[in-house]
Amino acid sequence: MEAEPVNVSEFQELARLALPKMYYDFYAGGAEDQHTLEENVKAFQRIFICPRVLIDVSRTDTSTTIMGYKTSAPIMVAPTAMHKLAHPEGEVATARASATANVIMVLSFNSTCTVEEVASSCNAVRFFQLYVYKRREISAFMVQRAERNGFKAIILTVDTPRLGRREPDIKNKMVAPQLKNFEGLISTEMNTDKGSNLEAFASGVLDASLCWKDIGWLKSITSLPVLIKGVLTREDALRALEVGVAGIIVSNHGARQLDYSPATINVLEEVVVAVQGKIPVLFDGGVRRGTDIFKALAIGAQAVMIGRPVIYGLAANGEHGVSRVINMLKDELELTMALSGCCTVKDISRSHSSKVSAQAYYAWMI
Ligand SMILES: Cc1cc2nc3c(=O)[nH]c(=O)nc-3n(C[C@H](O)[C@H](O)[C@H](O)COP(=O)(O)O)c2cc1C
Ligand SMILES: CCCCCCC(=O)C(=O)O
Repeated sequence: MEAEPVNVSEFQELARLALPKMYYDFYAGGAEDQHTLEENVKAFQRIFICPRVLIDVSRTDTSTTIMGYKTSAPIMVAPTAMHKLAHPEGEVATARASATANVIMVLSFNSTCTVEEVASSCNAVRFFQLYVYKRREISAFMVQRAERNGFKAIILTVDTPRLGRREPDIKNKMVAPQLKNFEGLISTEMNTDKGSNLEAFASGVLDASLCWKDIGWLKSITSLPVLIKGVLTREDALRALEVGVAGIIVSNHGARQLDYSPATINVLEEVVVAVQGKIPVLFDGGVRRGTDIFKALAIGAQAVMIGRPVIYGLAANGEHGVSRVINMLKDELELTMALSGCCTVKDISRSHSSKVSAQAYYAWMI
């Protein structure tokens, strides 16, 4: 029997053993050279935590409020596509584990369980991630379904006018299953011998003309708050404020889109400074430890989203595996807070982290 994992990274190997190669590669892979994929994790390792001592930390509390919703920790489940490729219960298992842990789950537009199945599976606070398709009526219909089914926010992904070049998917001729959400609307079946079937599907449906003015359109079709996911620069953060989004997610899509885009933790601060606390800044990419969560919060994120580790937990052991991943991260964060002299999430401040900037790191390398 495999040894029990003691940190979330150890779920990756369990997932590899549990899954067909095509699906494991789909989950684990990044774009092209996978340079950014590696950097997302490594950049965290260059940041140090500056603890305060002689503070009474006999009681610590990781709870926080995200977009007005009280949660047990500044941890959210990132939207990731097609959970049934990892486990037969798919997104329903992920949603139940999120509900039990009292953390917010963001359901992917490309989920394998329907919006209705996820909504009726538990009482968790849920957000809905949106892709805008060329056939905008499909995206509008999905927004309305999410709203009708009690999802509390729309997270528009803005870094995917086209799918990044994922070479493992090309080699494996990755096949997307039929997605029940789109039954009767659009077929996900593709039959190309040339490479990734998922990429062929994506290039047929994704609306590459989506631009800033369309935020107005999206806001006009829903009463839910609209956040954008995939911002990496100060300029785009300022533009996001101008068009009136309710929040920003600093993300490079888990390094699956543009390779050589910066590690997200290296650009978090420039976005936080640009936004000046006017709207929440959330964060994802490479979070594998409670110390990573602490660092992102110290730099100014309100919460972090977890992508691959959740899928690996799901693949390894269904709902229970997802619970383990979330609880491990929560426990590690709580310990980091205690060892740094922070009793609450609000106590975590910029002075608790000494960020080594990317420039300083590369100057040191040369
Ligand atoms: C297998 C996989 C599928 C993903 N699917 C989506 C998706 O459907 N929509 C989306 O906005 N982001 C998607 N993402 C990106 C995640 O939301 C998130 O940005 C990323 O996984 C965070 O990085 P991490 O995996 O290092 O935690 C996906 C990521 C992975 C790994
Ligand atoms: C429109 C189909 C694209 C699905 C890809 C899901 C995704 O975002 C990913 O990173 O994979």
